[in-house]
Amino acid sequence: MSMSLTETPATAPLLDLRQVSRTFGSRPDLAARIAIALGAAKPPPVVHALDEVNLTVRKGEVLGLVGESGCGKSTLGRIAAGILPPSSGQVLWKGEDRQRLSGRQLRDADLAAQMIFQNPMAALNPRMSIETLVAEAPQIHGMIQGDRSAYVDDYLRKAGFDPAMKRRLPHQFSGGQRARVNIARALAVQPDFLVCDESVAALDVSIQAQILNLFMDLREQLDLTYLFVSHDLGVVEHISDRVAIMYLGRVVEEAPVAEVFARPNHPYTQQLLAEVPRIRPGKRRFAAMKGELPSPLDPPKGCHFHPRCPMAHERCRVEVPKRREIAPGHSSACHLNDQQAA
Ligand SMILES: Nc1ncnc2c1ncn2[C@@H]1O[C@H](COP(=O)(O)OP(=O)(O)OP(=O)(O)O)[C@@H](O)[C@H]1O
Repeated sequence: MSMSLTETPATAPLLDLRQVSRTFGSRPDLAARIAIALGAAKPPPVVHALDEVNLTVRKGEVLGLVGESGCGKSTLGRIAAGILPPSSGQVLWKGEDRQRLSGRQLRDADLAAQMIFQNPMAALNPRMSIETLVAEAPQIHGMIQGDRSAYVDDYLRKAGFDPAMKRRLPHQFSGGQRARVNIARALAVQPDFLVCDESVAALDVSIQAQILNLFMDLREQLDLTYLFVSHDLGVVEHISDRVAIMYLGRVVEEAPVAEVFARPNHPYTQQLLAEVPRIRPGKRRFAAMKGELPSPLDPPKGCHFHPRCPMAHERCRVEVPKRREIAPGHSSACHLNDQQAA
């Protein structure tokens, strides 16, 4: 089913994130800034959602992104889709720095990367017909040359939605059908890259499988590349070529999917994948991790994972481990790898 990277060794990066950080915090007004400068007030808290992330998405691949809630997956997804700017670092789209793009180039890059969210109802205007919803963006951007109705039908069919029902409103459909409309809407602007943020999480398991299969069929048909954000390891294992594991704003490990499940290297990944009672046969769930995820308002120094790591030593408390290759295509950010290498 999925094309392995070994079959496409020369695939060029579609998207390259270099040292990308993103913080969130309220910007104090002038009076507050003066008070802070004079030491009369404390600076407002800043959330470090992403911390110097390096990540490459290659053309044609499905890159799965996993990690506990709040580790920065959605923030990374939104930056990858171009709908949120980084606070620092570079986002290279097809080799070009997004910040340097303007006019038509920026518009093309924006259209080429589309995001598919978890809740299609929130993304679909309840007063618009399915036809209007799918036609809206391509019409604005002058992408419909001929018959609008035929254009819409084509994309609805690609998403497995019966065009005969296109005059109805979103609430007249089930969650699965609405997910298909949402997908048709994204496809209608002819993207190269889909960022799926928990796109199947809200659906029943049988519908989830249908939508995942649809994503994979579309990948073949339309030559799509995916960044697939999910908290469900079963879904990620099923759909991805490579997996990136995030912990508290950092990518701590990255490897081809089979490699990461067979030989997890980072202690965080190992704990995440640890054997747990299976709720459904064949379904992998996150292991219940010891300790709480520290606050991104005040992340631990050194390796962010050290307070929860059974193997932590002094160096982990002070020095940020660099992610480096430990096997072909497999990188991990753990000081223990240096000790083993030595
Ligand atoms: N617009 C925002 N303003 C302030 N803080 C934000 C904003 N967006 C995200 N955050 C914070 O950034 C951190 C990372 O959030 P993000 O949604 O990227 O994580 P996540 O891994 O996708 O979590 P989840 O799986 O729960 O969606 C969190 O602490 C979150 O509260």
